[in-house]
Amino acid sequence: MRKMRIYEYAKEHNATSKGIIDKLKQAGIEVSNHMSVLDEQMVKVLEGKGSNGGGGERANEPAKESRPSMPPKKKESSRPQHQGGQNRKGPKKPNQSRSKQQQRPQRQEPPKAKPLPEKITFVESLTVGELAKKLHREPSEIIKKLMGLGVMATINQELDKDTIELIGTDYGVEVEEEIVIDKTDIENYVDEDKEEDLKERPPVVTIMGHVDHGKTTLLDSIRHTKVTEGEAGGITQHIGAYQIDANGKKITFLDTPGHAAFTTMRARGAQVTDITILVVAADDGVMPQTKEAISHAKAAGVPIIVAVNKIDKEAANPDRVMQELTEFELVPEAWGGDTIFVNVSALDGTGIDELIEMIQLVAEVEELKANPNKLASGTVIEAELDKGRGAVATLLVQSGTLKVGDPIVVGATFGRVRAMVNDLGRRVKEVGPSTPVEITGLSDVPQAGDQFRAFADEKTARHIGEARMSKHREANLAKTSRVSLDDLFDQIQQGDVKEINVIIKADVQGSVEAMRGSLEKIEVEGVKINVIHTGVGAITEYDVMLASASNAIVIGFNVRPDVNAKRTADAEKVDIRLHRVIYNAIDEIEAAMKGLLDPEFEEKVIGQVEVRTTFKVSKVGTIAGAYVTDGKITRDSTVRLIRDGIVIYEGAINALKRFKDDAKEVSAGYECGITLENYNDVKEGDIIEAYVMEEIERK
Ligand SMILES: Nc1nc2c(ncn2[C@@H]2O[C@H](COP(=O)(O)OP(=O)(O)OP(=O)(O)O)[C@@H](O)[C@H]2O)c(=O)[nH]1
Repeated sequence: MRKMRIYEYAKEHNATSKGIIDKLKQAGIEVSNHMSVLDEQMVKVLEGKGSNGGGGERANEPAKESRPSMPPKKKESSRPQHQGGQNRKGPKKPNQSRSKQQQRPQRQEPPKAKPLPEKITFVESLTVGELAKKLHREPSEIIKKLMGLGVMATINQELDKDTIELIGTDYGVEVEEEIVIDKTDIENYVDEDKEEDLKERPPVVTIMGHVDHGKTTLLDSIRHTKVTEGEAGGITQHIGAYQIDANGKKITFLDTPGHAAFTTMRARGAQVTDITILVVAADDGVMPQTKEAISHAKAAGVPIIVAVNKIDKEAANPDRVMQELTEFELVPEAWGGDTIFVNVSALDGTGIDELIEMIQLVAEVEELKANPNKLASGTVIEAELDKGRGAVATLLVQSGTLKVGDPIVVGATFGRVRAMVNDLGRRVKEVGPSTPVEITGLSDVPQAGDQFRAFADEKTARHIGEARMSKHREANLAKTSRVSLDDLFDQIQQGDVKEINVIIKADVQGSVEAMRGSLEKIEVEGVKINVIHTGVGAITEYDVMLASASNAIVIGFNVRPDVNAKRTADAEKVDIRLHRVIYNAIDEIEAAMKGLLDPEFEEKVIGQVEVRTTFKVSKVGTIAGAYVTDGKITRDSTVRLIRDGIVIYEGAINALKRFKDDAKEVSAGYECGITLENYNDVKEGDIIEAYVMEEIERK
């Protein structure tokens, strides 16, 4: 636009300078005098495109014509640029009489919104406000679009990738997610190994199969036959994995049987298994979980060895198993396929040696290698919080060597390896690739499937660990507040609410704040209140829709829902709580929160047992020959081993027997045989106290 002063404009438009100045003033634009230069915004206002103007000078325009108004802020910011040497007067109050000058009728054009960008980029997510800015659109427009998609969002709510893309597509704008190199990603610290640094490593084997087909028995059988000579009789620990020594080579077994372990790991991006043993009972054949196991192993691209188990049984029919498995492309070599089948009896040990040989054969073909001469990295197999030792994690070292004292980052936690215990319960100083080891010294409990990595110095480990921790926390928070099409549906569907979303409407802002303050203070363990929206005035349909979409309760304080809101609330089954006393509102929510809490448990001692004698049985461990002196002991009770008044061990029962048979429970006055899980050091005279955890009724 060519620079034009007010008097020039006036002349050109057959008007007086004063008329023009007045007109601008009415639109909230202050100019000093007729020498002021008009900018684009001002010209728009004068042409009736940029202001609601009002006043008599528009009387000649069609009344129904409505022009979008510029927000007052913009008018403020579009003050004229004064010329040097001109008087710089402060803004005057618009007290002059209005100009009665008529504008000539002009062609009205709708205001042009800023053109859309061709492409927008984002990192991880954007709030509605940020997205609006990037698209050069008003946030309200974006909110409306989201509503059309069934998403209720406020300006500050974060949108996930899918939603951002959806909105982008709607505007015909290309959307690209920027991937930022993540300094907290420990994968980025893993360097490539040179071929000559790679050494052979033991295979890591997972056993999968249908319920009761003998996974646990097979794991035990392999372990007992092949635990290194001399180690037998030692206290074996359950650490989630163990190693055997066979033909001078090691094999690592993950002894958390079942698919859960396998899938949890895979879901978390961890690939730990090199070989899968598919156990199929010869007397039962292919069952649903057999098929599942095959799918899991195939999806992970892990070779399968089939162990046809229970061949000692009369009803055993290994040929049928082979036949059935051909359907899943598991064809034995004898039939022209390439799948290894081994007939075994986990119970009497038949075929176990051959199975082990086959595992070693497959491992050889796979050429499993790792570099032992570097800082360790790998995966968490199991982790828990131990009362005495703090966070305890079983790690599978997959590369490098882990040493006591190593600074380490594990999942979203970190620490220094304080002590390491192997699967035989022995303390070790360092472990190499494919070795499972239980460590202590972490600041928090990681999750199975988490990756770990040792660092040369503690500062780096701490730095990365802390960054990962806060990232993890943020991710958890974002999970609860992020609006996404999927989440929304889930939220509405799922009943297990661990936080209560609340919308507060009140008569005055003061009450809103008071309510919010009190509600956010309520502390009931594990459940928090999340105030997602507040406002002054009646409860509207929007409030109800928002509540419905976010699974929220609407609290009205001295306000009522309007007709539409009431109707919608009925239809959407949204809970609206109306109160006149703040205290009552708080009380009600607190009660609801208590009802929402997970049940609380307390310990109930159910019986006492006296150990009268002990037997050591090689494959079983120490059996306590005991007598129930009080109450009863049940198979699923938890027990406490007390010696001279001191609790020596607390844990689960491995087996409870009456004579040779498994017993569900044994009552006072009867004898029984007991073995404890992971504990063999039972002595004559020990007292075993049995207890169960019972849910407490809340008032
Ligand atoms: N006769 C015979 N019985 C076996 C054999 N292997 C396992 N069993 C029995 O089969 C039953 C189930 O064995 P488990 O090892 O518990 O089976 P699992 O697959 O681990 O079962 P889940 O852990 O429940 O999935 C037990 O009673 C075992 O004693 C075998 O080779 N021969």
